[in-house]
Amino acid sequence: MAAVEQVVQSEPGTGRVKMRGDNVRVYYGEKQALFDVNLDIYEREVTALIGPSGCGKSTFLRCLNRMNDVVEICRVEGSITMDGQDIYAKDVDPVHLRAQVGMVFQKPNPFPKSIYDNVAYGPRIHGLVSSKSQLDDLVEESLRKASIWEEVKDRLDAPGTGLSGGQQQRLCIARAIAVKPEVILMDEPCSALDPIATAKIEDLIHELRENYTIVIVTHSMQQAARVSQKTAFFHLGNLVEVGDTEKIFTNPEDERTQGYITGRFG
Ligand SMILES: Nc1ncnc2c1ncn2[C@@H]1O[C@H](COP(=O)(O)OP(=O)(O)OP(=O)(O)O)[C@@H](O)[C@H]1O
Repeated sequence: MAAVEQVVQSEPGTGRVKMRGDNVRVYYGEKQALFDVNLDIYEREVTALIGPSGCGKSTFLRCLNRMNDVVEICRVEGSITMDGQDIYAKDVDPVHLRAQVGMVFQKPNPFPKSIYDNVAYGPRIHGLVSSKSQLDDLVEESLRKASIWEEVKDRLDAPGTGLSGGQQQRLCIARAIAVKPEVILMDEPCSALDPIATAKIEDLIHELRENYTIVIVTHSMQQAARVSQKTAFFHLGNLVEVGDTEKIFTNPEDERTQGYITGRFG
């Protein structure tokens, strides 16, 4: 029967705002890097941040889990909320926040530890497990979710740094997943990878969207178009335009967006 064979496509997202930036202004010393950015990040969708080099994409991304706190000259104004709660409030512990809002960097950065310990480290320090068997289960589950379990299950004691670049990046994603985040930030996660490893990460992003809210900075228009449901275009520290990815790439409203996506500048 046709109905049995029918593939049910999951609808993107829940339509709910997970994180919200309101009039976000960021300064590095005297220099202002972001100007009154208002951006909603929708739950269980992939939001791509695009724009020419230096436009403030990474700066905005790093505001979402307070990574800018560690940059001494950096000052963040305005408001950023998650589930309606101010993530910059005095009672928010940034370490706890960074477990809820995990991050994957441009260059894979596994710890100089075994594959197992790379994933087990976070759950141990955050006290998420109470026994070795629970930890084993969580490590396996995280590696499976990051689509790398089959490749590493027989060498969990080997160093994470011995994996290929693409495998290391998936290990880093497993490490982020292990502490049960709700949001995953990715700062050009494929820029150090070859096309095959890139395709694997893109497939993985597609799967992760079922359970996580994802924000990705990318220089690749094709990648933004392939992996995201929403796209935000930044230019000179301003959020110029944000909307459904399809609309941004086919019918943008601002001529700066049009210019960038057609390769006229940037
Ligand atoms: N730690 C820092 N100290 C001083 N200025 C900084 C710092 N980090 C970023 N900036 C400045 O803030 C502006 C925005 O930088 P940001 O890295 O957010 O841009 P980007 O769009 O992510 O660029 P790219 O695509 O090149 O990574 C740039 O002018 C940059 O020089």
